[in-house]
Amino acid sequence: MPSKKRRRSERPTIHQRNKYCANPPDFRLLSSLYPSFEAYVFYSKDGRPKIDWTDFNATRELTRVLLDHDHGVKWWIPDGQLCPTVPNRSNYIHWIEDLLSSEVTANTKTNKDKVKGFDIGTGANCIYPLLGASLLGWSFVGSDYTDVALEWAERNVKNNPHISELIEIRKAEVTGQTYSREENVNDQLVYGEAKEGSAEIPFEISVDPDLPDVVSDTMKGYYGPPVLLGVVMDGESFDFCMCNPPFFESMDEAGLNPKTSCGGTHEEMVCPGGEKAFITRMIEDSVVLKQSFRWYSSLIGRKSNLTALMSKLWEVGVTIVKTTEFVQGQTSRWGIAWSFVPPSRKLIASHVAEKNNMSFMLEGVQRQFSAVDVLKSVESFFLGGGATCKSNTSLFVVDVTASNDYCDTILKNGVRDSDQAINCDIIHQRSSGPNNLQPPLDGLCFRISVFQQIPSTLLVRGSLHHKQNPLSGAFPPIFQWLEDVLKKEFMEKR
Ligand SMILES: C[S@@+](CC[C@H](N)C(=O)[O-])C[C@H]1O[C@@H](n2cnc3c(N)ncnc32)[C@H](O)[C@@H]1O
Repeated sequence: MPSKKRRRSERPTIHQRNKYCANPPDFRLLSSLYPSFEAYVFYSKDGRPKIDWTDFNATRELTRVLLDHDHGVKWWIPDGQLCPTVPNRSNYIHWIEDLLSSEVTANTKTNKDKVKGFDIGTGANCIYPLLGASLLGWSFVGSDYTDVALEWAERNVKNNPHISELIEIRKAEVTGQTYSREENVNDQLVYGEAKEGSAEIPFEISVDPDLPDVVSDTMKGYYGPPVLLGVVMDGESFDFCMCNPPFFESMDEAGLNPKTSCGGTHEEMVCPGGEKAFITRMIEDSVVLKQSFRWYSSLIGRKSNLTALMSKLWEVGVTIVKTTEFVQGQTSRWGIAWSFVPPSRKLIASHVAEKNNMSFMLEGVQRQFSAVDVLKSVESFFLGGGATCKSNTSLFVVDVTASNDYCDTILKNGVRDSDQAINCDIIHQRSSGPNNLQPPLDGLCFRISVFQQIPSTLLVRGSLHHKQNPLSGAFPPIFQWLEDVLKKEFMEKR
């Protein structure tokens, strides 16, 4: 639960394996090698080479020369198409690499060396397949639905014969296949068919009244071209999918960042319901496709959507959720990944003696944070884990009900991944099985209170409501986890 107010020095930075981590792009060198780039470079008073980030042609030329010089990739996009920044896009590739090497989900493939990914919405720039193939030798299916994206992605692939065999560009279009509850008795999705002659709303959706809310939310929101279902072919399997979704509901919302010019057409930036609806559709598709992918993942532009989407993931019964934060200059993006693959090993079990009342001090809390900030973080910590919360900001308490399922998993598996630190990720995991889809029955109820002691020092106390609850053993590890997370977020680095 990182906070906007967190100090810059604590924000995660470029991935350690990113080519540009130790060696940022050297504009002077590049302009000496590429006269076409030199035209865009100017020198500040202190002699430092710069480019005008508000000039689309300059940012596009920078991307072109970085791909050529550092990745041996020939690349171009037409005016106005979304122009990726190479160091930022590489971070997502390396995060996927971390997920794949993590042991938290079993890799059941016989040929573990050959990694196959699916890039949803590859764009004209086709950046993820080009980076994944050139950096790591991964093969990709890159999907899109606009003519310009498909044409230029193909061109970008064909212009790189050394990796072109690894990349297939696929149109996301309706195959006429209909998924229904009857056909997939264990699945939760009703999926629409193309409606002939309808350009604006290409899907006719039939909603089964018995379906859970998560489905009807999706129906209200996203109604664009197919995302995974209907695009992934029968019998295909992938190690991962990734996605930089259209973040916004309208071009107005997308706005224009006056400090940069990365282009971006309406189709690239906008979809009905914005990123929340798009990723919800991905989640729904993943419920049907389940273990056809080892990891599903997406970027998220708005932190508020991260929490909501995590709750949705628990509703549909995933076995694990991972999140990370990508810092891109002054802005942040988040990554979310989930899986239906059963865990390959047990996460460490915390054998902590059962206790009904626990507390810890948050000392040296940064000045800008108050007890209310801590309370809000407590709430989002538990909401993000799928618990229900009722907070009272006058009393400085949050009453939490953690589901039986959540507590069971914590009792079986512990709460954290001991040896797989993936950036600053928070891992949430639980056992698989049909129970995952059931709402909490009784659950474990406890109250978290936050008291301001003296300036910069807060006391956080947890009290279990029903001490005889058989799940009460889950309380100490949960509280310990909360302590670690809050300390990481609020206490000054010493
Ligand atoms: C934000 S752009 C991302 C482009 C590129 N991946 C990047 O990171 O720069 C989103 C892309 O998704 C595409 N898109 C939107 N809906 C889609 C769908 N249902 N299936 C495939 N692509 C889609 C858009 O055409 C656009 O190219």
